[in-house]
Amino acid sequence: MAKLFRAAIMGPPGSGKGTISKRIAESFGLQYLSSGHYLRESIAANTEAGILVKRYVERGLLVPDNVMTRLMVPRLEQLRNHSWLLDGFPRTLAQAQALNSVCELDLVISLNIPYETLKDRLSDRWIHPASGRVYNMGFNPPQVQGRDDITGEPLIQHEDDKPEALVARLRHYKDVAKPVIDLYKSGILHSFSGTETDRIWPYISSLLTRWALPQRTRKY
Ligand SMILES: Nc1nc2c(ncn2[C@@H]2O[C@H](COP(=O)(O)OP(=O)(O)O)[C@@H](O)[C@H]2O)c(=O)[nH]1
Ligand SMILES: Nc1ncnc2c1ncn2[C@@H]1O[C@H](COP(=O)(O)OP(=O)(O)O)[C@@H](O)[C@H]1O
Repeated sequence: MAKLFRAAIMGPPGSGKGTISKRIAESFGLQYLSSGHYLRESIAANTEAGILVKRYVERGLLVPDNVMTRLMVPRLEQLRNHSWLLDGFPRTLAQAQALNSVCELDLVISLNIPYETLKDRLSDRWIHPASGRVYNMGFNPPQVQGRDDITGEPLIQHEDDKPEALVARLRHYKDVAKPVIDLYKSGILHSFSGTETDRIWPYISSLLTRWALPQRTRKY
């Protein structure tokens, strides 16, 4: 069996984590695990955990670490024999420590994107709430304006993607992420800076190729 590869991607809201993760998953065949996806799934299932989680997500607050860890760790344990990429977890130091106790990451990708770029992207971000599919009116517009490509359902904009909410959101991201970045700094952390995903992508792609991950497609 090929050597397993475990990576996580970090960056402020709008930095392109979802966009780049999709490219990594498609190009290198890694299983993509997004915290947002599992949270939406648990909310939709209306379980006890889902009802609890909903109260936080609706207000744009971080879900408590113990709830988040209980949601993510069993999934990672099920994927013991797979290579994967985590998006949105770990987000806090406590989550990183919980993750460390179940597996060792090979690589952490950190995205540094200027504030003005984040603001522009998020004000143009449209989401299909049920699936989490993300569009951008300039960068990757839907086929029909305001409608999801797959279901045709209406797209929405998040209240907290509006510029007024962004300063506080970014400050909060930095406070919470700093100790996580510091934890990974001494070895597995690779940071990428820029204003365009298409210009950052070749560096990420060549990093993963150097890791001897077989490339499935050169679509991007
Ligand atoms: N204009 C532009 N938009 C981008 C670029 N990369 C990603 N986006 C869009 O920016 C928004 C935020 O990206 P997303 O992947 O959702 O970021 P995340 O919050 O870190 O997961 C989405 O609407 C993307 O379609 C880029 O290079 N240029
Ligand atoms: N690792 C996590 N820890 C705590 N809460 C989380 C985590 N990941 C996601 N969430 C919650 O889910 C919401 C949506 O997450 P996500 O889809 O990653 O969007 P964003 O990165 O734009 O905030 C967050 O606002 C937060 O409430």
